[in-house]
Amino acid sequence: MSGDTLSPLPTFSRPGLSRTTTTLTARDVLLQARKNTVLKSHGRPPWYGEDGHRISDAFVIGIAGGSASGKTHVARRIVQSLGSIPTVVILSQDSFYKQHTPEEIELAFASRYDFDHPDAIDMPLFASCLADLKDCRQTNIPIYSFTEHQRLDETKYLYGAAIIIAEGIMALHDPALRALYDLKIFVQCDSDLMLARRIKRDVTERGRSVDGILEQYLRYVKPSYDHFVQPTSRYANIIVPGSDNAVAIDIISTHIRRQLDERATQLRQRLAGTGPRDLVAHGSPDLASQTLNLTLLPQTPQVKGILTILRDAETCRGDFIFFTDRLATLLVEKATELLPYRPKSVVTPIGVEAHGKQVDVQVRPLERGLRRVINDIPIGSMLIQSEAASGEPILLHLQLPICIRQRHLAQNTYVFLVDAQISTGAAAFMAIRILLDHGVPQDHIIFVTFLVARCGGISVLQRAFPAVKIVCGAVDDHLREMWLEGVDEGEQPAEGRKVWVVEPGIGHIGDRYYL
Ligand SMILES: Nc1ncnc2c1ncn2[C@@H]1O[C@H](COP(=O)(O)OP(=O)(O)O)[C@@H](O)[C@H]1O
Ligand SMILES: Nc1ccn([C@@H]2O[C@H](COP(=O)(O)O)[C@@H](O)[C@H]2O)c(=O)n1
Repeated sequence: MSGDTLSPLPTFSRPGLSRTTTTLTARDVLLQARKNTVLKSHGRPPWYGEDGHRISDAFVIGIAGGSASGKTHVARRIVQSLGSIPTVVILSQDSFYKQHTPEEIELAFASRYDFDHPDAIDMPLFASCLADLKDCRQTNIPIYSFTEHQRLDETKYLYGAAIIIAEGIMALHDPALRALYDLKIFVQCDSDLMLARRIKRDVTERGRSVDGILEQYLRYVKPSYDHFVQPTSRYANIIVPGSDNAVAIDIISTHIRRQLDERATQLRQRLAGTGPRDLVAHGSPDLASQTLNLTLLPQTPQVKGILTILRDAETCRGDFIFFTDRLATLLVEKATELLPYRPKSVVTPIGVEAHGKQVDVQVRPLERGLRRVINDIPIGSMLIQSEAASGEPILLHLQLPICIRQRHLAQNTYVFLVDAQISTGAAAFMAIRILLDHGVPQDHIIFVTFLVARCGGISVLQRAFPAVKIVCGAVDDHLREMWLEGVDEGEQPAEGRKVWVVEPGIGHIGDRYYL
């Protein structure tokens, strides 16, 4: 296998721009990330503590009210007014209409099917998808078509929301759903206004006729509202008017913001401060001997030679790329040694049986470059950056292979998680947590990285996730806290922030490789 064909491991080593990803190819992604050094993020801050366990659920809001009362409108306005606060998902009860039979669909087209009875909705599925999201697990929700009156074959993958807004006429009806909400809202709207809005909307957006709308309304919608929907307003914490509701939305957003502030973890600060104390306590300078699952690439003269070239600030870009690729190949090869192998016998061209080994896994690595070492493997990417104000790692982008998204993981599925370096360990921590949230077992995760900081968050990382294996090219002694000058989107100097860099380190590997 030739070293120069392998792409580098993820390479954003820019202080405070910790990036765990697998795509890494696009120079413009890097440029964009540089531009956004001061990040005003909509991403997800940590939802777990130093022990790796979840410490905060997503904040869940339930919004009920009559059809066309303005539930979606209220939900969207809340999202807007939260501004730069983390990811918010709006989950509509409509997604959970049950599968209809052809006869039911025929009735629906004749406005003779009751979509307004609680039994029309798959409440257990609604509650279980919401519970997964609240517990920070991934979920796949059905997609519903109002024009076809049917649930479609595709589903929508959702993961990583810090705030979830569940809205629907029956959102407060089911006790299992109500138990999941942190805040319950009922949108109270005049019936005439709701009917007028519904006619307008259903004609323009749902392809309905006025006659059909009125028939359905009188037969099902209005009676259901009186019987099932309106009575659930008694469960609400807040009643929001169906129009002129800007003040109510403002009050709700302030409440949510305060709740999120109380849940902030300060994880990076704590990880950066834990390493040195731990190492003193262990009393050994040898990180690999302290951490059961850390494999340091044998420091052969060849490896030392490559590292020296990479550390040298004078190394030209061409050499940097060439030797980064070589080191990446060696690391991936080393990592594949950690996979289970089983005996395999083959017959040679001269008819003799030879006994050997065969890798006994499905490998699901997260790095494009790995494909050149192990072909035919699905690849995903994660973008985890430090938030400007807090320095906290923020999940900004997640693109996982379908087998992970859908939790279709065979027992022998392994995931290679790759990043340029582990300094405070905060980004690595989040990346591992994400895989665990998708059901990947700890001992099936192999983290491959060029560089680990001895005094960084590595020991916390290993304590939280002891079965995760780490393969690295070098262990550096120090983690230096330094002040990074910010640059905002208009390239103007902006407020700076503290970051941690590995010393002696390799510098900003991404910049040196791509720019
Ligand atoms: N506060 C409001 N002011 C003006 N129009 C509104 C307001 N709330 C909702 N609408 C309009 O009413 C219609 C139905 O609102 P929507 O939020 O979709 O209702 P629901 O989700 O309760 O069925 C939409 O066309 C929307 O633009
Ligand atoms: N195939 C369907 C399914 C549902 N409806 C109506 O939608 C209403 C709920 O959605 P809102 O956005 O208005 O809350 C409900 O009243 C059903 O009558 C439909 O018309 N066709």
